[in-house]
Amino acid sequence: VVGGEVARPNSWPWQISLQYKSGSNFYHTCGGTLIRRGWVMTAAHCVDSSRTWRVVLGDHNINSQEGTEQYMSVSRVYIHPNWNSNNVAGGWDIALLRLSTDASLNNKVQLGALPPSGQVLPNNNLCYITGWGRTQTVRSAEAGLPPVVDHKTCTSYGWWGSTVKDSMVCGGGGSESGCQGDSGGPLNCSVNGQWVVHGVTSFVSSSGCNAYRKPTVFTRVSAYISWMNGVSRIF
Ligand SMILES: CC(C)[C@H](NC(=O)C(F)(F)F)C(=O)N[C@@H](C)C(=O)Nc1ccc(C(F)(F)F)cc1
Repeated sequence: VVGGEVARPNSWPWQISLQYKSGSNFYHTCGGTLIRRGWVMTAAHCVDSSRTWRVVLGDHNINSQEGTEQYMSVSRVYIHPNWNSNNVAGGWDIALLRLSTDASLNNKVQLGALPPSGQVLPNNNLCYITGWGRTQTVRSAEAGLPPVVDHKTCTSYGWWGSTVKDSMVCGGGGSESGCQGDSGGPLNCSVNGQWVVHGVTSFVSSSGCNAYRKPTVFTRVSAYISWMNGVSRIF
């Protein structure tokens, strides 16, 4: 996250770190959201390569053992069937990960709430992007306050234009933005006093994370509720 600040530890207890194995170590590559004890929602672009994955729950500093972490292996990856890895602008940038065992919920590991199918938030709705992605230099659990940028603005000339589809949400612009490594993580929006995960961090401008009039683009979760129900048959 660019322009954010270090989050109070585990204040976003559904935020997970998706890590891939290389040699004998695991490396953070994306964020994600714990949405059921056995299910994580992330971006398709995070998992469209065949690697050995693990999901870390209850983390704050991903470079140290704090004793609050749960390390979960992934038994199956469900990438949206329409996802095209050559065309992030096409949308469908969403995937579900089935965990091999159910997470234990506690005050540092909680489920993220999903929106009702089809819900679109108003312009400037209060939202936070969270993740361990780049902050231009160091990496830490960050939260930035990118207000929702409404579709009419986000798809206008000089902004993202037709690159942004109806199945996407724009947030930020100016100082706050997601950045590489935040992919797949949640856009946490305050709706009637509850945090609801309305977005999955998908893309930023290739000319920089907080590029002018190129707010961070998220997969709109409310457009994929029925797909997620179909995959897991438990939502
Ligand atoms: C999509 C991921 C590879 C990567 N995502 C992120 O960094 C994320 F954290 F914002 F999710 C990204 O946006 N990387 C930049 C460097 C990028 O490639 N952006 C990009 C934006 C739009 C398009 C377009 F419009 F052509 F589809 C292509 C690439």
